[in-house]
Amino acid sequence: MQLKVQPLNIKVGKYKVVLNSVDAKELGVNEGDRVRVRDHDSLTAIVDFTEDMISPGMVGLYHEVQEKLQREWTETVDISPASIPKSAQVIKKLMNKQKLTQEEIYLLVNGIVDESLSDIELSAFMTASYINDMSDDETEWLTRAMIDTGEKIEFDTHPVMDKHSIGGVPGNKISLLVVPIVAANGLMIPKTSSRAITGAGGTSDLMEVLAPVEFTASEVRSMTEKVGGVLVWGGATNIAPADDKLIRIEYPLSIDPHCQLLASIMAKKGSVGADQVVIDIPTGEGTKIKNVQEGRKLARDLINLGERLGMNIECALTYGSSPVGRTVGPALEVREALKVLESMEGPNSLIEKSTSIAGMLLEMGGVAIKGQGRKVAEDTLRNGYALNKMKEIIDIQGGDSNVTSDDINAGEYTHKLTAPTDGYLIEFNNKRLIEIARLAGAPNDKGAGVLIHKKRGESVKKDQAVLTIHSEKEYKLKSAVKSAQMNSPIMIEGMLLERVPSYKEL
Ligand SMILES: O=P(O)(O)OC[C@H]1O[C@H](OP(=O)(O)O)[C@H](O)[C@@H]1O
Ligand SMILES: Nc1ccnc(=O)[nH]1
Repeated sequence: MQLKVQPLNIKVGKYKVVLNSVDAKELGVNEGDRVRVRDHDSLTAIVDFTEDMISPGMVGLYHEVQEKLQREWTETVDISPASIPKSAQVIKKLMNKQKLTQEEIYLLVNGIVDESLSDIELSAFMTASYINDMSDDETEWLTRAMIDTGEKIEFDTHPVMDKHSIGGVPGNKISLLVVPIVAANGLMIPKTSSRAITGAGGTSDLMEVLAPVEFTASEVRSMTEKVGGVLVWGGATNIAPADDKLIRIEYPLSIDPHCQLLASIMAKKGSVGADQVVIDIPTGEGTKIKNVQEGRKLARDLINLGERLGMNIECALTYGSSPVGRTVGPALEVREALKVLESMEGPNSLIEKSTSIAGMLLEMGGVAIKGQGRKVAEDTLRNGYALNKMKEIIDIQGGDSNVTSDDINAGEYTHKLTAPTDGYLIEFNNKRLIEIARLAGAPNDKGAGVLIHKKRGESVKKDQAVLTIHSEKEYKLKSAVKSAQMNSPIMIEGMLLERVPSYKEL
């Protein structure tokens, strides 16, 4: 069917076209089906429907389609129904609990990278992975396919160190300390991170407060060779490009299926040619890993996958039931991390965790003797070498290296949550804290987040502030406060947990 083109100059991140429902009916396609769009060139696009935005006889071409076809809008294009791609059929297989072959997994990952799968199909892939985990072989193929469909960095010198957290604990800003500590000791650490997945600020969201985080793979390589370390967003590079497209689906579902987590982390590490990697596994109530047994199992899976890919992995099971440090949300977390770099002033949980993990890397990289890594890491913080290295990293990434913790401003709209009674703080619900920070605007509004005055086990007096919510926008603060009041993240010892009414009252 020949249809007149109406350009829609909107980027939707996919090949998509809009049809009037009359033409769609005539073509026999429904919303989410695919059509072949033929001009001088041709491509397969996903169909959106409309009753009134596009008139009968016309087809709306979103930016990506126009760009691929490189056409002028006065012309017509030929539209015909197309079958679903093989990659979508692979997702069906996974949904049906059937094992996938290596070839099928490569087909699927290619489909993710070239944008031929719809968000509905990607979300089915994510849900199927959540319910039916992949085998070790399938997970290895998924990881390899994610590495092979992107650019790889090969450094001339080794070892290449790396660090990653599986996430899940609020306030986990430790990469901002670990990377400069490791680099200040002469090791290379090209750290790529994702943005927030289940949290209120991933390392890339945090680093972006200080400097740009979007670089090409060759820039990552040359910056690392110059200063020893970087803190960049994996999604901006062409390193494992499938990863960020999947994280985009995970974020609204707030899930991180086991096989996806393994592949997402290990593909990023494999693509930068890491030799020695420490993976932080926050463990405990309200995290991705409920208990130590589960944590050990995940650690074995990560170590095993690392071995298959030629990387030496060590894992650190870390305490995750309570936030790391006293801040959640980009600007607040950066301020806290910079303060530790500047003066070693800051919460124990943050300093201990950062120096322990940096220490493991220093030992694995051969610059600290066994058992001394943590001490060397602490010295690197104390003598200011880590701060200087962080300034070099900020500078090479194009930020202002004169920045100090006092320059970092949290959102100006604030609300204090106070203790309803005297007692000890016994409950800090990680998930509720993240939800409140997200409602306040984190991670996109850098100043949004939660400042924690009192942590688990600390005593509080009635009406004393326990948390301060920060937001950049008044209306976002309001919705965060409303949510916190309806379902408080705070529980004080002795408080009534819940009143369950009798049938008479229902
Ligand atoms: O949002 P949730 O799921 O908590 O965690 C995601 C964060 O965990 C990892 O941290 P790092 O890059 O190793 O510091 C990721 O890269 C990302 O920054
Ligand atoms: N799934 C993931 C968890 C944590 N970090 C990642 O990069 N990916």
